[in-house]
Amino acid sequence: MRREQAAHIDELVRAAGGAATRRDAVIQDSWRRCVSEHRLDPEVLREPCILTPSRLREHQDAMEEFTHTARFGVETLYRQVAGLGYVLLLTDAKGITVDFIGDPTFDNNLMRAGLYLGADWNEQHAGTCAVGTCIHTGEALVVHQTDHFDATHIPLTCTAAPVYDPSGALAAVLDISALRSPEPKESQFLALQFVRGFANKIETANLVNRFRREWIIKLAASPEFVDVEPSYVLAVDGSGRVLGFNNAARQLLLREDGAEGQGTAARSLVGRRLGDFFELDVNDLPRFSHALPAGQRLVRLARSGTPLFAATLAPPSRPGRPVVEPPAPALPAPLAGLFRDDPAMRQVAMRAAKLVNTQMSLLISGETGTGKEYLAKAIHAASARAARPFVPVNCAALPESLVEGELFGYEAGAFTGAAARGKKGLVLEADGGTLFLDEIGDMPLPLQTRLLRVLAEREVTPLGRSRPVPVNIRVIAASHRDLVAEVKAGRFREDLYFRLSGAVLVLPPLRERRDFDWLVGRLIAGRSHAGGARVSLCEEAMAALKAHDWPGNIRELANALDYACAVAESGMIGVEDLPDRLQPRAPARAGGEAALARVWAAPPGGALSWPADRPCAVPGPGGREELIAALAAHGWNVSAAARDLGLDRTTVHRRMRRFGLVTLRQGASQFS
Ligand SMILES: Nc1ncnc2c1ncn2[C@@H]1O[C@H](COP(=O)(O)OP(=O)(O)OP(=O)(O)O)[C@@H](O)[C@H]1O
Repeated sequence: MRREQAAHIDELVRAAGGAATRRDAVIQDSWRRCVSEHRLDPEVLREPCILTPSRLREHQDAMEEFTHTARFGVETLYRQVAGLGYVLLLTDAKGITVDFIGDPTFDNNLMRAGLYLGADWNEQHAGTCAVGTCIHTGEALVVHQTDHFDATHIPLTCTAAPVYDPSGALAAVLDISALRSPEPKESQFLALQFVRGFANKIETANLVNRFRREWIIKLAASPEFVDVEPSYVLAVDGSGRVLGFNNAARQLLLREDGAEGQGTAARSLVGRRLGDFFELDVNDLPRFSHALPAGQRLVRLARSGTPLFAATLAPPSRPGRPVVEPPAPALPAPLAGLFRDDPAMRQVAMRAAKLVNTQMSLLISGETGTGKEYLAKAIHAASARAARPFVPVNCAALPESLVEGELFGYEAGAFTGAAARGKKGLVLEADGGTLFLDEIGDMPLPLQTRLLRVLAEREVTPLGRSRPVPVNIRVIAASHRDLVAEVKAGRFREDLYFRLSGAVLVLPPLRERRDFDWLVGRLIAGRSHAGGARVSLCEEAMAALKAHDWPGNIRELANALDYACAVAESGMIGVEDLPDRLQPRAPARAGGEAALARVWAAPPGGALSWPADRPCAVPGPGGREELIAALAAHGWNVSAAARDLGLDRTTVHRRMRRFGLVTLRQGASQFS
């Protein structure tokens, strides 16, 4: 144990014994709580407590809408303090870090110090600390170096401010922390003002977002500031009842109500009449629009008569009347065009619609061919970035040696073989638009680190260039792999996973979609048969499509329809026009299939075998089930099966080896 830690523990033990200290009262109170209520032993040095990814996700999901609203404020604050060595944490009301921005170069040190996603900063575990003590007191504060209770935390300086929800309950804590800082605590007082200011802004953004269909009243003591930086903000319904407020407005209303300092009384403010607090009626509100000079928008508090200046935002429809909530917000056309009556797709589209214009990175998961890139394009098309580029990058297809230059660009002559004029790189190509990182799970680890830095700092340093270039991109990543499993296996950086998965959209497999008929109709409408005429599908063919499992999902369906349109002799696709693997099996074959099914369950003497525990490494057409079906349908003739699957023979042989499938002539012959 270091000398400073021993001296710190000494001070804690003396304070616990009742000795006077020169600490601020809030710190002394917290030390007392740590010993007498949380039963923390000052002599024990604790490791930071970091939640598992699945528990963290539960906390993040519960905060999703809030984090989304807060994100701009969080990023702006980080940009202002990053150069001074601070990292930024947003925790929920329990002290769990649900959002984090820091310099990934110092990841290990930050993680060791608990300045990391998923870290639990509740005072009960972590002792006196900015987040935990802020949760306890409900006030902004600085916990500087040896103010911390636990001796492991004494190098840190942490400044936190509470963010309240519109009903006055604690919603989150905003914190900036640094691993090193000057010794005087006063060095952090400006940081305190900063964090407090951004916490207020986030609180107001959350209030206005939550009640955007109601009256919003902004108030300030000065007419010059009421439109730009109001101190008090409240939401009121069309009948003049208070719906919510920011924390400053809550304090103001409590003072007017004579209930100041009674924390729980805040809840009883909701539902009270505007006239209880102000010399104001709901019918007066349209008068306070900013069309009138601010100096003429005077409002008095009802009890004290204190003058304030007001600015009101009317609800979107008929000002002054009670607002009827519309049934559900209309989806932007590109998202509405993805589905018809499928509940899972509706949920994905509704969620995506809320996120189109945020900075939050999105992760789209789903089996191969379910339309991940198609969805990413729809999100881009529905966003304010639609006029800027959508740049898709297939991380699995880029050769490892080229990927860095392709993604981040390089200067002329940066390395042997570099293009004479240098290269901009795909990240910068996407500036102002959307970068779509497909198969992100296949990105090599060193590149994951570079990508993480681009996402955290929103700037790129092309190879051979010393200065970073700022970049404004929306990142959407996709993977058909289970990224959480990849993280656990150490193949994918956990912090990158968290940064990419601001929101996760999961696409349903085609076999589960309830709008299958519509999708077939839509795909057919975009195709014509060989003679150029429009095509349709007979009932039997539709039944055959429905009977199929579609491991390759929409891509496989689109390919099957391409084939059918090409071979159909008239404008009507019959069942015989479908690829062989979709043909309903003839009765004689059905017996063969039953026999095959029995063999699958218990391979006879090695005629056919594939270990049940061997994962299907290649999904989609040509995946294990599909391969077996095609081989069986062609009497285990590899060339015919390959033709049917649209693969070459070598690929089929390779996949058979991979799945442990062996054909022996005599084994295959029993199914022909
Ligand atoms: N809603 C849709 N309507 C029409 N076509 C679609 C739809 N969704 C996907 N498709 C088509 O299905 C095919 C596969 O889509 P996409 O490439 O987006 O899938 P993916 O999930 O990204 O595939 P992979 O996992 O292999 O990268 C494409 O040809 C696309 O045009």
